Amino acid sequence: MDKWAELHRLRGVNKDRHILDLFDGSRAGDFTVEAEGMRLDYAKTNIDAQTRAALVRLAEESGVAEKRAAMFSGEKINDTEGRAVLHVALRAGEGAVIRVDGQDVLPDVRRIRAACAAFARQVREGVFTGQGGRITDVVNIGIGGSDLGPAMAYLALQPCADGPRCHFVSNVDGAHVHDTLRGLNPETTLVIVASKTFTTIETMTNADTARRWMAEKVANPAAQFAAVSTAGDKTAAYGIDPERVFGFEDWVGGRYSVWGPIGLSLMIAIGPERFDDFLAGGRAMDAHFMGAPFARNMPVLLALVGIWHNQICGHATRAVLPYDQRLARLPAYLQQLEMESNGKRVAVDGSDLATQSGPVVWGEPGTNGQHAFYQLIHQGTRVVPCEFLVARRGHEPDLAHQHLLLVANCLAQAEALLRGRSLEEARAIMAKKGLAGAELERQARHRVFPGNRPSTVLAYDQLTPFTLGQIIALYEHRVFVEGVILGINSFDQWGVELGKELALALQPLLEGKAGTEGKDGSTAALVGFLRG
Ligand SMILES: O=P(O)(O)OC[C@H]1O[C@H](O)[C@H](O)[C@@H](O)[C@@H]1O
Repeated sequence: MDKWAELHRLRGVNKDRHILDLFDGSRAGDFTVEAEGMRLDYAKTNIDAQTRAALVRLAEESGVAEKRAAMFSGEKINDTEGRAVLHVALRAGEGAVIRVDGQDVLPDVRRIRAACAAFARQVREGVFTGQGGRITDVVNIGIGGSDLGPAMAYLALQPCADGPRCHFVSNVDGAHVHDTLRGLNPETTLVIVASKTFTTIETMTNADTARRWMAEKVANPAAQFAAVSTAGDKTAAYGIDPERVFGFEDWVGGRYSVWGPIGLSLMIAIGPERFDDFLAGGRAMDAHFMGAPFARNMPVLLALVGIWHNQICGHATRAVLPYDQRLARLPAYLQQLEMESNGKRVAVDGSDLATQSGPVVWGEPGTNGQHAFYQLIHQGTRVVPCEFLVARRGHEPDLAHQHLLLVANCLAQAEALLRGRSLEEARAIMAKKGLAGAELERQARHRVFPGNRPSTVLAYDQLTPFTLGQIIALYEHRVFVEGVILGINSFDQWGVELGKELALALQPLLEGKAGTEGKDGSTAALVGFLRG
């Protein structure tokens, strides 16, 4: 039988009921799951015990447990590229053994982590210096997974960022590198070129620009460059001293790579000990993911809630709304993690996907979003499932009253989405304002909130390195589970290739070195307009 059939049936039967009516005495507890101090509340969704059971069955029938075991044991589950998927190895604990092609990969992981930690300490303690003295600034040049992870985490962990300042340059737009370097002193800046492949044109172009910038002031610019890559031959050809090259293996996907050497800038900023706490948070989530039964398993449940909303209810987008300003880059990070992983129309076996692919993910921190796009979330015609994140405590004890306001706003938004405001309530408000008759009716309709809109809340004590590790690993595993259920390979990204090829081919046209024959009329005309 079609594994989706029961869920579609349940959706049909329960479509019009109100989520609020599902609340009996025990729902809040029953639809909340905890893992190491982190709490996921999915009670404000239209999922009841029967639907949850059907969703759990879907995960079981899709082989989530088997695929999970295969991933953690180093099998080559990325089968369009013939690679294992082992970002979990980057945070594995002492004593763990994970084999790829019969070889334990962890000794190398530990060795490189120790090398990164030693270098990070040298930079932080002023043992490694620039040609003008102690390193004051670190510029990480990378894009996609070689940028978003460390950039997001650096902002998230500002309260413990006591090393040199970090900056992140990604865009090939010269404005990015120009505006970043403008305020920096080349004699005290360390540049980290972060690229898994060391061929990405944006990164290599920006690295060249940074090298020229440094060469203007510094006798030996290469001495202030480090590299993070899987391609040791290419980093050597680029002239970076192997002592400052930190390698990793191709079984770490770019968007899963912040746990290893790609996190070097973060490690320099917060120190290796706190970086270890970050890894420990990820490891704690791994243990939970491996051990908890599906019905109490946070990543599995988050994935199932996502499947329910997207593939079953047809809500094509999901808003990620951190009530935590330092998670401002989390939505962008998750856009890569989720959309590059699960935005695919072909199943593992090459057939067309039987359902929609993963959702469009977007968002901004609260409360800012409330004053911008929440209008659509509350009163638009489309339902946008919302994912709130919020901490019990901030890092500014003297501003606790602001944190309280933040939390109140977060809970209020989830409550407003759930409850809404009925036409009767809106009429009463208008009547109080002195309106009557047709005008009261007209004005009241604008003030109705349909409610019955689903949301989840991920709550934690405080945004620490450990918590951030938990959050990222939670989302990684969520994406994994969704991918298994959808039947796709979450670990390749062929969809980014065509644009790269065409961009290369368009360069000579823009330089006027080649004609636009063979191009469609629109592209040819735009080349004509944009040619310098
Ligand atoms: O780290 P790199 O090899 O430079 O790759 C950087 C990024 O670009 C690619 O095009 C992929 O879409 C991303 O998954 C990757 O993270």
